Amino acid sequence: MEAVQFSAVASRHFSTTNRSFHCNSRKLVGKSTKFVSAWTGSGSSARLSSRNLFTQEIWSRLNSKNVSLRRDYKRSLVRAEMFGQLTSGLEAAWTKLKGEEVLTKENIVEPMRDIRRALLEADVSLPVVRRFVQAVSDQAVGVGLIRGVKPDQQLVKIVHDELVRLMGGEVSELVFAKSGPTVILLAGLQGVGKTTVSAKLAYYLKKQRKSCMLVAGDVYRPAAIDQLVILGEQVGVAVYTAGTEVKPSEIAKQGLNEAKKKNVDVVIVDTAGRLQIDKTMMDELKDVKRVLNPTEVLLVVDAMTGQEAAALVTTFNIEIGITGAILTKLDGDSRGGAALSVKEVSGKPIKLVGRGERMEDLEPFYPDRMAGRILGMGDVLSFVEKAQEVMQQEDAEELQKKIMSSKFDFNDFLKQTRTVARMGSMSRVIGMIPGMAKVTPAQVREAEKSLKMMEAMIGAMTPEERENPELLAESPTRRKRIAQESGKTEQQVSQLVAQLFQMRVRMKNLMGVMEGGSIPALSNLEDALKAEQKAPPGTARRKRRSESRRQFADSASVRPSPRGFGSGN
Ligand SMILES: Nc1nc2c(ncn2[C@@H]2O[C@H](COP(=O)(O)OP(=O)(O)OP(=O)(O)O)[C@@H](O)[C@H]2O)c(=O)[nH]1
Repeated sequence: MEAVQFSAVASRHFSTTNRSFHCNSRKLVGKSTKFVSAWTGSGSSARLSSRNLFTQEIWSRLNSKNVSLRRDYKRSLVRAEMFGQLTSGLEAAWTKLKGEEVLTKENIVEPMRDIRRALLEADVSLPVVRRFVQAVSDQAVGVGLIRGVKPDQQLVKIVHDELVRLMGGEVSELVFAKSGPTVILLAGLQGVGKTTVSAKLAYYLKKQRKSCMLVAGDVYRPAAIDQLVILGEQVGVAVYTAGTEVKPSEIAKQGLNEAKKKNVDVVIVDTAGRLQIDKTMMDELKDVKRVLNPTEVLLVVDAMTGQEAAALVTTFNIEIGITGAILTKLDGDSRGGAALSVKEVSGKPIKLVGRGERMEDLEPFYPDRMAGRILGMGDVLSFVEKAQEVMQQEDAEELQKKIMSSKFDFNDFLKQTRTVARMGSMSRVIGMIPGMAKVTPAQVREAEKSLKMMEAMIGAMTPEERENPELLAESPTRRKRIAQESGKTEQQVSQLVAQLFQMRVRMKNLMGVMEGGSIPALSNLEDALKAEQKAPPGTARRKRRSESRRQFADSASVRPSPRGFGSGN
């Protein structure tokens, strides 16, 4: 664990920060291994003071190095502290799980409270926090034990994956026009960093070998035009200006024509900001947008405004129609509320982030890297991932045995539906449930609801009942109890039990469909189902079908009668 602690500390100082510094400092880090092992060997629990010691050690080594390295290091420290408040808030959650053997409904209560508190303090909006905490709790309780992985490490991984999902999952790339210049319109409130971002963006695109032109459309702050001209010179990009007497939409039109004449790849249009969202500003922006027909409309928001930034993105999207956001001043934000809320609240992705005043301080927004930064536990995450892979392989083999011996039970049912759900596509889960065909988005939502319902019913079963679904098939009393405890009807419980038995037979058939009878991953089940459906008559499928009938007959004693589960017992 010391190694993990060290890595968490070190990653905050190095790997999660400025890459150039990371490269420059690699040698130094190597040299300081002795110091590090001395620290890890000491087993010191005073984490903070160790961290300071570590900082001092590196700093003193840097003193003898060149100035630019020191400057990079200083900058990296500023970045390292980004989201520091959130990181330490979440750390409290992990520590509550020390000494636990497995994640349970009971022992996650306290950590979840810490996570909730940390997110609220990070200025994430309440509905987002609620959904996040619910999603993490659901997964934490259902995750099961992974050999060698401690519950706190497991929770770190679950929170990480949920953070990535919250921030949009994938990186959202800038879109470029298929023909003619790509037009990027920047909008935002006053002082958020639009003018700076315009030049930064031109610099960023120039590095991607795109020719750019900046258009100075902020006619209300005269200094904005001069500022853009100076920044344009700095990054070596032409700036189109028409003074402050021309309407912004006219400037935009002229600028675009100029760019077309010069065959420029990307036109970036800076616009005026206001202290508040007002109608005039919105109308003016709408005019500019109409004239430009932009490829991207990006709202520049200040990360330090927290959840307010997310609300702004929503408002601008409704009013103007935007394609995404650029989050500036992330270097000064120790909370993270904006980064965490924008996508979830507005539905619009953060495409780029500004992390400083220099022209090179603009980069794409990578949700996974951001989540990694927030948690600062890169090695724990990759360790859990590896352990999960091994477990999945073992699980698949175990499941294969169970299916072949018709022992597939409610624990497997729950595990597999949750696993596949985590893989992202509910339609896959639905594809696996016999009797449910391919679905529309509305049906997917409906199915998500029914998955929750299944979870409630399985949650009300005793461990014995989960392992022996026959107990439920044979006993209406047990089914009645489950219905009462889960708040569902007896018929729903009966249907669930029936589904499991149908699934047993169907999965066993699938094993036959798959050449060699192996199931490397359940995600392939959907394809296998299709293959099974497509198999022409008169092939092996027919033989299997008769086998399937036999299997049904075998389980006839536990099969549901048409009126639900046996009226007998
Ligand atoms: N630390 C930090 N400062 C930034 C960042 N982006 C912009 N700034 C600073 O924020 C201040 C305002 O930036 P501007 O680009 O003038 O903002 P603006 O939105 O164009 O302002 P208006 O034209 O008044 O609407 C400047 O001092 C910038 O250097 C960033 O990512 N990090």
